[in-house]
Amino acid sequence: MRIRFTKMQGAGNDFVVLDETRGALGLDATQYRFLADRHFGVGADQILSVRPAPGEGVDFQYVIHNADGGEVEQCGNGARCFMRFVREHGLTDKDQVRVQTLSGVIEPRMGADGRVTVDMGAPIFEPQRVPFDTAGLDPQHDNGWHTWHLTLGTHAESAKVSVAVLSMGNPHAVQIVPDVDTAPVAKQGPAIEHHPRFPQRVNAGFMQIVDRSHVRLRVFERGAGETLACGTGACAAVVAGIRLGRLDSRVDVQTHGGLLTIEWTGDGAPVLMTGPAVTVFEGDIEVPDAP
Ligand SMILES: N[C@H](CCC[C@H](N)C(=O)O)C(=O)O
Repeated sequence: MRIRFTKMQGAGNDFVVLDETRGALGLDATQYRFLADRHFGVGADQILSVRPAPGEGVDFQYVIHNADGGEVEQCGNGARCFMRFVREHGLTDKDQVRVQTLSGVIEPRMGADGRVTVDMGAPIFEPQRVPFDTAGLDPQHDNGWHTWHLTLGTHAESAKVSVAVLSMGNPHAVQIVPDVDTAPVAKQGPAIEHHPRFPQRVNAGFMQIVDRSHVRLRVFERGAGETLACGTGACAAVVAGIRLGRLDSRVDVQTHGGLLTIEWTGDGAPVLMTGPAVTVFEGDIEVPDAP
């Protein structure tokens, strides 16, 4: 099947975007993996599908698949690219749209400077909704919130890390580290992603706090590995830092791929994320038929 696609990136987190507003392509996990493959396909961290509104009160549906082919609930950098895509492809003339995702409705808005701001909804803290299995774990109280000690690896060489756990619709485990450049992302990332206490796996964040309004962040993403930026990861890291009393309500997040700005005024409030969204190229590709 030959399909048309648009390659986009938001702070270096890159996407294949598919316009399915005139009919679903009916792709399966194997075909999503093919599109994401950086040698045999187009190459991307995630595949984003733009689909018609499933009902009243929203403008579009937004379906996200990781590079491993699995469908996920949310993608922040992708939401900004979604906004640019629907504008550039004439699918809307609005500056702000309501978009239905697996985890609720988000609202991206085009900024005058070309950056996009997204209302990502309110964070979720109840462990069972992340989901995170806390059986037998004692929360480590920290400035009015808490973190959790996870043991990684086998007895031979186990490491204990302290993570803040929350959901932005998708699951996140955030560590505060002294220096992101020396953080053991490649080693601890997979161990956290696949930790048995996360039945849906988890995105592993490594945050260095520079001051109360500036952080550096690396994220080993569920289903994609370390990416140059992770939008929901930036939201989760800033919310964790604010809840732990370490950050103010507006934070610049420096990632390897670029700068994101996150704002959160506290429990119950939505998280606002602002950052770039860039169209790289358009193309079409022959996708092997599903077996
Ligand atoms: N890997 C994530 C999905 C993409 C999130 C990230 N690309 C973002 O910008 O939020 C997950 O499995 O939950």
